[in-house]
Amino acid sequence: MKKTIKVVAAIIENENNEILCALRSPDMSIPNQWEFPGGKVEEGETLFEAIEREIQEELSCTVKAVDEFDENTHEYEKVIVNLIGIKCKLVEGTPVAREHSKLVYLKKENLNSLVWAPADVPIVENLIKK
Ligand SMILES: Nc1nc2c([nH]c(=O)n2[C@H]2C[C@H](O)[C@@H](COP(=O)(O)OP(=O)(O)OP(=O)(O)O)O2)c(=O)[nH]1
Repeated sequence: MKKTIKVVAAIIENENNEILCALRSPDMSIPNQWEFPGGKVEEGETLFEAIEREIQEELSCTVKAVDEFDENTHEYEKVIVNLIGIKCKLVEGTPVAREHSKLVYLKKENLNSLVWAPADVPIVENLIKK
């Protein structure tokens, strides 16, 4: 049976109302597709603790989790991902792409111009609508 993993993803908006988008690198799973930075929730962690830890590790900056925005479950070839998008506020530092190929801030109406990881698509659609 396929494993289901719980993954948290940060929706970080800057002062120009743009959203931070991250390009998965060629050597990550789901390579060369865009996502919200984040990762797997570890045992014993809350969703908010997990996203704050992942962003520190991945982007070398500090965010505060504010609100659970939306979630979506997607069945990939090898794994089922339960993705939870969490609105976060940048409180210290500037995001640095330590693992991703690229980071960009995009206006909500332009988010559709990227090729998103399949699990993200409904969450992105929802963000564009709101
Ligand atoms: N962080 C993140 N992961 C996502 C998103 N959408 C999506 O399908 N995923 C998938 C990719 C991975 O299979 C999993 C996240 O795990 P992870 O980011 O901790 O990845 P990892 O390095 O531990 O896993 P892997 O690349 O070694 O397989 O969720 C998203 O928006 N953000």
